[in-house]
Amino acid sequence: MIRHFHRLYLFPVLATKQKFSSVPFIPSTSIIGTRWHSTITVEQSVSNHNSRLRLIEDEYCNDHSTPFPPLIEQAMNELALETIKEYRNAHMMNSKTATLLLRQWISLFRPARVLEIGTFTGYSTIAMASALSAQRHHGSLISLEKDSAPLALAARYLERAGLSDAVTLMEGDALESLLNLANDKIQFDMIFLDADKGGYIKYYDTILEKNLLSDNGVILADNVLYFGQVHRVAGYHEDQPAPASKNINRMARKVDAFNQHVRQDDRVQAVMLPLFDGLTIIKKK
Ligand SMILES: C[S@@+](CC[C@H](N)C(=O)[O-])C[C@H]1O[C@@H](n2cnc3c(N)ncnc32)[C@H](O)[C@@H]1O
Repeated sequence: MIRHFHRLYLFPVLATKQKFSSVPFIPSTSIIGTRWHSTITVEQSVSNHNSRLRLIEDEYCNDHSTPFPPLIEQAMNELALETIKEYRNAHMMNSKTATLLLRQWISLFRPARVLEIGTFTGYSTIAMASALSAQRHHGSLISLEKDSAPLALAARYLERAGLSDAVTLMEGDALESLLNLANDKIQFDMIFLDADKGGYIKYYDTILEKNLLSDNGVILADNVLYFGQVHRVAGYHEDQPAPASKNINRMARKVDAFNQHVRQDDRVQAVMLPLFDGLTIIKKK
């Protein structure tokens, strides 16, 4: 039987380079002094953005954290600009502070194998790949994404940042990719879960049931407070509740179901933190 599921973007991405060599280079000077960050898109799309996502605090945290090396910083800034220009849902990009946390995590715990579920245009992929490449024994990163267009953008910027060797981009449905990785008996020391929120439970269960997480490995699940609406749909009282759209509430209920699922799971120990849009750190017991 012919199984055609993923196209593997194995690096170096020669084909991608040829295909996208005509994309104009955005000079870094165009971003100096400008708040280009993906949170701009969040500001535009969520009425209660500021109090919920604490954008100003996030900016302050970012300004008081060690930046990425200049080449990486420049690539990430330019990627963010291009993503905002090309994608209406550019707010899906991680916050800069959260990517700095991913880097810090890799520097501290030195995972050999990292998996990202949800590449989008590769903002957090570049951050993690740069940290993996900085280790003496370079770790590797596999990133899963169903859409080819943002994946091609990610490939181009990874190459520009000199990080292509550290990353394998897999195009296809994440669940299918997970099952294939499990068939290949691959285990990960760190899994960054950042794809469709409605799929979190099935990805999480597949990771645990198919033994994709190493014994001391960690799952970092992003957006677990989804625009500050998850505790609201879960019925937690607030003095000044901020209304959100039907769609955000619907997603928030799915995220709440995932959060409850993890909380009730005896196999793991978890802590949820209000970092930007919420992050749960999960390890096996
Ligand atoms: C929140 S974005 C990822 C953001 C990215 N980590 C970053 O920091 O820029 C979620 C991504 O998951 C992808 N996605 C959604 N459903 C998927 C699926 N079933 N399989 C693979 N990828 C999926 C979306 O296309 C989207 O690009």
